[in-house]
Amino acid sequence: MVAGNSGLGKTSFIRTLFGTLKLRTRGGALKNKASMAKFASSDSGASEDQGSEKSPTSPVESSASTQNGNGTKASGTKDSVGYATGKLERTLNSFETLLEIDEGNEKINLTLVDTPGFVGTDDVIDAHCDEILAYLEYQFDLTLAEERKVRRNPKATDNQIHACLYFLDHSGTSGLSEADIRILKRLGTRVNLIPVISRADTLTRTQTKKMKQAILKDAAQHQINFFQFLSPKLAQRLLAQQQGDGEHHKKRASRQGPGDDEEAEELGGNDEEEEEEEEEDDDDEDDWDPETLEEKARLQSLTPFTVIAQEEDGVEIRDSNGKLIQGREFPWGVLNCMDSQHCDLNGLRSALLSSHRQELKEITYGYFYEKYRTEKLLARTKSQHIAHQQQQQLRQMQQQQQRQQQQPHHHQQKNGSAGGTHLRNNGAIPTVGPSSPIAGPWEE
Ligand SMILES: Nc1nc2c(ncn2[C@@H]2O[C@H](COP(=O)(O)OP(=O)(O)OP(=O)(O)O)[C@@H](O)[C@H]2O)c(=O)[nH]1
Repeated sequence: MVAGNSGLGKTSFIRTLFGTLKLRTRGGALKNKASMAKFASSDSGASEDQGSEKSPTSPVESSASTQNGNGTKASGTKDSVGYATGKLERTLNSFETLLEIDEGNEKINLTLVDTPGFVGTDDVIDAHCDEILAYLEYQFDLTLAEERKVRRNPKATDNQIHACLYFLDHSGTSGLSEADIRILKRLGTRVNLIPVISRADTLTRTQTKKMKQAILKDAAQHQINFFQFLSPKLAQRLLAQQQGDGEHHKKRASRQGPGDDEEAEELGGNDEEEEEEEEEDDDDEDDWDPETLEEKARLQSLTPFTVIAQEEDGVEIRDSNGKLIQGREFPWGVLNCMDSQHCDLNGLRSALLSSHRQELKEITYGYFYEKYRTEKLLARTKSQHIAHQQQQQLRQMQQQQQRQQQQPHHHQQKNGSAGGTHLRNNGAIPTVGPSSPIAGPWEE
C-alpha cells in the first residue's frame, strides 16, 4: 500500500514498480480487489460461522462502485493495465490491484493499493486517515471471520496489507511534518511502515542525506516505529561478526518487530539475561547467515528509501547504449529508476518482493493482526458485560415496579379508593425482550 500527501508520486511509483514486474497473466488481466472484498464480505460463511459475528463490511465497496464522474484514476473500474497507463491524475478513490507475478522462481499473488493523497485541513486529513485505518482493519476482519468458521476455506487468500510505503514530502520540511507524525503514529498501530522519499531526482546527495537523518531523528523522537530491516540486536550481532568474533559467527535471530527497542535496551543491561536470551535464540529455527545480516544492514542503512518514478506514459527513455529503460531524461543526462546509484528503488523492490516478503507477512499476522484481534475481542467482552449489567438493572427495576404496583392494589381493595395514579407505569421503563433497544449479546 502507498500513502502520503497528495502529489508526491505514489501513483507514479506504482506504475514504475508495475513496469518491473513479470506478470503471469498476459496483459495483466486482473480483478480489482475491491470487488473481491465485496465477494468475501457476502461469502463470509454465516451458516458455518459458529458465533454471531457479523460479516465484515468492506470500506472500499462504496468507493469501488462510485462512479468517478471526472474520469480520474482509481475509480475501481479500470483493470491494472488501465491503471498503469494513461494520463496521471489525482487519485480520488483507493485502487487495489491483484497481480499474479513471477519473482525469482516463485509465483506470487501481489496486491498493490493506491490511496488518495492527504490534502486539506487537519480534520480532513484525520478523517482520511480513519478511512485508511478502516480499510486495514477490514482486512483483519476478513481473517477473523475466516478463523471463526467451523470449516475453514483451505484456499482462503491472505488479504492483509503487509507494508505501507509512506511517502514523505521534501519541499517544505526536512524531517516529518506535524501531519506526518500524527498519521504515522496511527497507521503504525496497524501496518508495517516503510518511509519513502519520492521524487529523489530533485534532491542533491547532501540534501538526501540530511533529509534521511532528519526523518529518522523525528521518528525516534516521536516514537514512530518504522519497519526494522535490522533490529538493534541483530546490528550488534553483525558488528560482532565483523569484528571476527567466532562465537557470533552464525547466531540465530529472533524475529524483529515493532517494539524491538526493548531488545536494544536489554543489550545494554543484564549480562545474564542476555546470555539466557541467546540460549533461547539458539533454539530458534531461524538462522541469519552473515550475508543475510549484511543485506539487512544495507537495507536498514537505506531507510528512508529514495525513489524516482519513470516519466509519464508515452515518453521513451533509453540509456547510453540505446536500451529502453524506466527513467527520466534531463538536459544533462538520463536517470535510471532501477539504478542503485540513482535511487533506492531497486533495493526497496527486492526487500518487498523477495528478501523481506516473508518477514513482513509474519509480522503483520503475528503482531498487527494478533494485536487487533485481542483489542476487538476485549472490546466485545466489555460491551457484552455492559449489556448484561444493563439487562440486570432493567430486570431489577421491573421487579421493583411490579412490587410497587401490587402494594397500592391491596390498599385500593381495602380502602375502596380509585387513587394510586402515581404508581402507574408511565412507559418510561422499557420492557426487556427481543424488541428491547438495549443490545443483548446475541445482537453483537
Ligand atoms: N521529478 C519527478 N516528478 C515526479 C516523480 N514521480 C512523480 N512525479 C510527478 O509528480 C506529479 C504527481 O504524481 P502522482 O503520481 O500523481 O502523485 P500522487 O502521490 O499519486 O498524487 P495524488 O493522486 O494526488 O495522491 C506528476 O506530475 C508526476 O509526473 C519523480 O520521481 N520525479
